[in-house]
Amino acid sequence: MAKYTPMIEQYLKVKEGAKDAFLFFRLGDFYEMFFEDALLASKELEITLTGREGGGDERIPMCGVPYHSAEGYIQRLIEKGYKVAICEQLDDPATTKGMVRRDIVRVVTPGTVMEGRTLADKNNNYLVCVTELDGMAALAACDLTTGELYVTSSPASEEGLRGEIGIYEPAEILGDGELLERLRSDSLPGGKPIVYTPWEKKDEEKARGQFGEAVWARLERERAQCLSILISYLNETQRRSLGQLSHISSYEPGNFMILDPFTRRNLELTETVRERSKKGSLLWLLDRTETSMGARLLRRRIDKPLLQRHQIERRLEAVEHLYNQFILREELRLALKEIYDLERLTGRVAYGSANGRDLNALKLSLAQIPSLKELCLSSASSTLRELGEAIDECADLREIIEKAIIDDPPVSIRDGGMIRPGYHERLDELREAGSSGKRWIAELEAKERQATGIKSLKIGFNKVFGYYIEVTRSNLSSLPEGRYERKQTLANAERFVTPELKEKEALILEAQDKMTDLEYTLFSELRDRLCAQIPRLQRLAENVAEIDVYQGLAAVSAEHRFVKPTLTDGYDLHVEGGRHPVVEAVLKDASFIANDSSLSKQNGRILLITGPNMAGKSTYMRQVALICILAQIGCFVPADKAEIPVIDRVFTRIGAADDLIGGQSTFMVEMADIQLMTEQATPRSLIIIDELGRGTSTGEGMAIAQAVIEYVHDVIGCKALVSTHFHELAHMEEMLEGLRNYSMAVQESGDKVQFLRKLIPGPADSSYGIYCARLAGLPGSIIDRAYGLLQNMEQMTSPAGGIREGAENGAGITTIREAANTEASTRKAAITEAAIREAAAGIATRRDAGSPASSPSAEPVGAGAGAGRIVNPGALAAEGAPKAVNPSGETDYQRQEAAALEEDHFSSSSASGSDFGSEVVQLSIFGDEEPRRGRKGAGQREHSVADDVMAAVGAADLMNMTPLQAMQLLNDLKMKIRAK
Ligand SMILES: Nc1ncnc2c1ncn2[C@@H]1O[C@H](COP(=O)(O)OP(=O)(O)OP(=O)(O)O)[C@@H](O)[C@H]1O
Repeated sequence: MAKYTPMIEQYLKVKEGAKDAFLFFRLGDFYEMFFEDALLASKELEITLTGREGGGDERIPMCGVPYHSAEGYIQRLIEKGYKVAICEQLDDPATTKGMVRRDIVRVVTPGTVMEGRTLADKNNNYLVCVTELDGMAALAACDLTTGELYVTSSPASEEGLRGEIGIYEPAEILGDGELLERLRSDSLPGGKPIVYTPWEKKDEEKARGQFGEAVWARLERERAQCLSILISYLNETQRRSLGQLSHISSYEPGNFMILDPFTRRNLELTETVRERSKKGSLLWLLDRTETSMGARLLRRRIDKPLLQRHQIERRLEAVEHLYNQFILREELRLALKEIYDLERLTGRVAYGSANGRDLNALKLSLAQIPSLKELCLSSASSTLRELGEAIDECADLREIIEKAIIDDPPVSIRDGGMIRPGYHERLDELREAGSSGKRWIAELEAKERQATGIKSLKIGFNKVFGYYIEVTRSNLSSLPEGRYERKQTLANAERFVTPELKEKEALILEAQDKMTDLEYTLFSELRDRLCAQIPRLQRLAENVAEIDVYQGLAAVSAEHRFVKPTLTDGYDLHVEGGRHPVVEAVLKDASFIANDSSLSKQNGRILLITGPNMAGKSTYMRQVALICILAQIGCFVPADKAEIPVIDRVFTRIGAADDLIGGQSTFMVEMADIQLMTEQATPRSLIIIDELGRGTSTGEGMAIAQAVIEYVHDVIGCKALVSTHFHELAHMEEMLEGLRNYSMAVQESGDKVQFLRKLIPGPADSSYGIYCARLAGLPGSIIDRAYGLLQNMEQMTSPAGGIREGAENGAGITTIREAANTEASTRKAAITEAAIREAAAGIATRRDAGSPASSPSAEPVGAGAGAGRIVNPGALAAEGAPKAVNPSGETDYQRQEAAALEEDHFSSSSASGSDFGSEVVQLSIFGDEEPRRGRKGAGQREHSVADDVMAAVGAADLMNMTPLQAMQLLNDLKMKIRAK
């Protein structure tokens, strides 16, 4: 066993207490890391790895960062999901004999950072703790930077816990290792990396002390336990007062509309599905707040719409008033604009990291409060008046800051220069002594110049040598002998001191030291006084945030012509002229088509929506959900008129490709979602399912779709919007009295198709999938081939009526399975086979896409051909390059879609074209990326590979293939071609 030096022994002992963190071990002006920490840190931070002798057999790996720039390095490690334990010297090395004591003063973790880039102004940084106790799951979420602390509990359910965690989007989760493992195994949607910290230690005594006996006694057992664990972790990592955590917000999950993580994502409430950016989300549209705490509150409200009508109406009352009062709204906005982030400032005061500038920001913010209060008090809104009355101006706190701190203090609080003259008598005396000393020095300089006759003689100061008299080399001879003691030699000058200068210097420096010490003490005292008032400041911040949210929602509502919804306790939902708020805002030319929605016991509570790809089905269904959510957060809604019953939960099942990231198949994710829905939906819920059953074979998909719709109708009894490509399901209207068929209107004129985006009663009869594929820019030869195949297949298959008959007879899956030869699968198969052949053949021979001779089976099917429904615009328009769309021949719709798809101008799924559209775009990209080299020789081989693949796949499977599966197949094909 190696015997290390005492210093390394000390390091190892301290490191024992921070095994899962980098240990920043303070040695003089550096934080050093040793052993494995050094090896990893040098890589992660790209700093030089060195080594030192430490008494062991080998040199010890070492690397370090200067202490004054450590913050940036710590941030970088935190951003990468690491923790950093900071070990300081506890004794002053200058006065300590032997080795100084060292210990960890703080552990920085992703959930407990107080400074730095990871803290976006408008976002919270939550640390969440989860527990399970006697069948109850509890969750506590805390943001140390703002002092928010929430706690809740409910009967244990992983789904519920996951949903609640999703709302906070925590940076770090604490809890029992086994529980964390269970939560971790299914990835949460949300993109942000989460650090899981197994932690089971409780510190009930500390927690009790933190919140007070009275509050503690009222907490449910499982919530108290959860908080004890959280507080124990915070104490262990922060090792200082947690003054900002003064108030516990304990809530029941049942008080809010439940939105599971997938639903929040699908509806793009706070970020878009594809880019995970705020831009393009509902939050992005609604956020007109002026303060950071207002922005954070808005986000919390979007994540937790209310269920109590009176609370919703209280919010709507304020929004309505401000909606109508433009001038009041502007005045509030101007006052709010000047208010800094009160919550984070308060957090820094509590944490002890606030400097003079922070206190001034607090002072300037407080200066706005009287006018804000007055505006609220004098308004006609009862909600605003209530808020105005609740506002504590904290004028006393503003005054004490004003008296103590100068207007432009330095960043550091250690170097003095921040306390106002007149604030403290002793400080004024010391300052006087300091400045009279400096005057004396100035006089001495004049005196010495006169005495020596050296005009260039000057008195200067530096930190190492203190005050000195400087004489240039050429003048040295004029300096009298004796009194001048040489101190430093420079290239061109000599520096001297005299006994009287030394004496004065001691006095000046002493005064200076005393002054900075006293300023620091006075500043700390002031900070402590403010610290004692933190709950007042936090309440004020809450009030300000709420006012800010109301003015913001009123501003958006007015600008986008939203109307006040009528909330009811009934069942029926009626919306006239409803719009999707984000898609509408993004369409610059005000071309959004409004649609009504009526979901009622009388006239149908399930809408089965069919219609072509790109027709606007998803947009419409999302819009209904968003209108309900907007109403229940207390915002006006994008409609001409809206009557909304309070919805307890929105379930959505939308989209496919993204879920693959979670490691599960699309179909499995869909089924898991549906399972959750069947288990938890109530008659007051709203269910939205986009393309139900699309991830499996057509027959089975359709069977599942029908069974699920029947279950929603017969057992759950809630309102639902279901879109499907299985037009055959339309027959259900005759079986289920609460179901109505609707479709998205399409106008065919000659060879063109125009999507009218209008919801009309009755089922649709075509999907125009190949037409959309052409719009997306798939090579013309694929399109022609697809139309040809489709025509052949349609001639081979019987009309859909036969299937309808089978299902109506109750023949079940066996009969429905026969429906595999339906229009939907026929279309997919046509596109798939054509794409496969094109992928292989195109590489080699890449024919002119528009040439009719290029493919014998690519004969276009004109309007009215086949069943009379399929239009092949390619036959007339697609000449030349595969992606070219004849501009002069385009309809408005075509131009718009083609532009949207080609530019991919907006990443949000609700705004960038349909799901099917994006899949087809991927196919077209695949076609483009193939190499053009050596076409001919390779062509022979590729053709045969394509044939092999086609043979292996078989016609039956091709029927059932989704575009995604087709993509995979194409990729396999590509690999094989490369391998050959
Ligand atoms: N009411 C509307 N008014 C104007 N444009 C709309 C409207 N609804 C949808 N759109 C536009 O149409 C595009 C496609 O809409 P959406 O994704 O809802 O179609 P879809 O029928 O669900 O298609 P798919 O079945 O292929 O997924 C949207 O991105 C949007 O730009």
